[in-house]
Amino acid sequence: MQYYSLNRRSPKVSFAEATVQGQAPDKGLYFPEHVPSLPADFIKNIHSYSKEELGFTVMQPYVAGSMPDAVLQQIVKETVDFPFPLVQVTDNIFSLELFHGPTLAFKDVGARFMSRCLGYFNRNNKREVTVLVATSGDTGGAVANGFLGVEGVKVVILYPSGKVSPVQELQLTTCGQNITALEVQGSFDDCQAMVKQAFADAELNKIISLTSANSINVARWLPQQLYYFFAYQQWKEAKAPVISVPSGNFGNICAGILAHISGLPVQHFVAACNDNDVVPVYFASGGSYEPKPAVATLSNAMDVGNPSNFVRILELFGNEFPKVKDAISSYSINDDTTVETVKEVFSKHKYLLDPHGAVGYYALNDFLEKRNETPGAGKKAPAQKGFFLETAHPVKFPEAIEKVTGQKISMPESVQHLLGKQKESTVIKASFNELKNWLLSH
Ligand SMILES: N[C@@H](CCOP(=O)(O)O)C(=O)O
Repeated sequence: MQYYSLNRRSPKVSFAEATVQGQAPDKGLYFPEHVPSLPADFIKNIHSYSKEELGFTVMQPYVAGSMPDAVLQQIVKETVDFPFPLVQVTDNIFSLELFHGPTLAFKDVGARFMSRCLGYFNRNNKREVTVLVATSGDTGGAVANGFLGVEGVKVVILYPSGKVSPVQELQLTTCGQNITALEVQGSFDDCQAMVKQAFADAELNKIISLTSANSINVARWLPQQLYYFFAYQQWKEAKAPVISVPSGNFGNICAGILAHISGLPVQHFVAACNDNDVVPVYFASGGSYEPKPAVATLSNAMDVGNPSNFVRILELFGNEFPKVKDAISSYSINDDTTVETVKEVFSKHKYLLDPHGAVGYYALNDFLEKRNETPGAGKKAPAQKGFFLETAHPVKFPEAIEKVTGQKISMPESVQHLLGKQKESTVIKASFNELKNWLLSH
């Protein structure tokens, strides 16, 4: 498999080169030259696959030529060694819980997969690699955990000061060893822009080997397809599901669409956003995409004003608005509705949502109610059902959740051990020069 740059001014590269570079030299995102089709009997027999076999089958065409099958098998085995349960919440709605990994968010899959790929590709390289990553909440902790102690790799995490939850901040600032946190006086978009500028800076790249662990890196982005397949293994309903994805940087929903184009049955995608509504506005305006500054919300990991991966979604649909609109609907849900949704779902269904899951749930519920009410749906037709991605454990936002539900959340061991720790971060301005000087002096 070869990867091309979406700016189309860089040569094609292998999966290994795309992973090591992170972003193409022309500042474009790498994209697979074709979307592999899964054999028809794969979906028919999906229940007979173990998680490891399924992960290997899906990922193998994407890494072909870059590592032996046995290495990929081992990487997948170590990546998906925790559960991905699909839990019923209402008659028509299920929750795909992606928070059972070590840092309690969906990012663990991509971070673990990428850290192992990079470790393998870098095995004979004497030169240290610096992984730069921007986070609005969950990526930072997952990357810190996934890369902790990986030889020859140094991780620098940029996060917006005061805009991540206290648990998220502890996850990314207390690891020590090869992990450093830079607390940026700005927004996630500032962090992301600084990181992207670093990859394009010739002077910096002569001195330091840089790569990205955000979803702009194909090794972080592509394995996110796997949990859509894990969900389908557990899907017992008559019709293919509607899938609602809480969306910020849009890597996750883009991976789901990729899985669908490969052959995974999906009725429709719902991109569930908070007040950061660049994509809902794109749909409402008939295809005008205008990035704007992010605003802070309760679902902070989705506080993104210029989603990196939207360009990949457009590429998947040949940049044709009617095709994008047929496949995806989009919602913008504010904080008041998010809080009301957490309250209502807890009191009616005894299911505890986190703020991101609440955004996903609300959008899905609204979409399904409208779809099931349409006259064409017919009274006798089975109701359309779906699932939303519960992308983070509610315990990552204990204050907000306890205030809404009036219930104390019990802390899992993975959070308890963080609570007594002291955060270690270096505060820097939202300026590329500050980042560059810091990198050059460390
Ligand atoms: N939601 C993210 C923002 C970065 O997204 P990524 O998937 O590109 O790493 C976060 O939690 O940091």
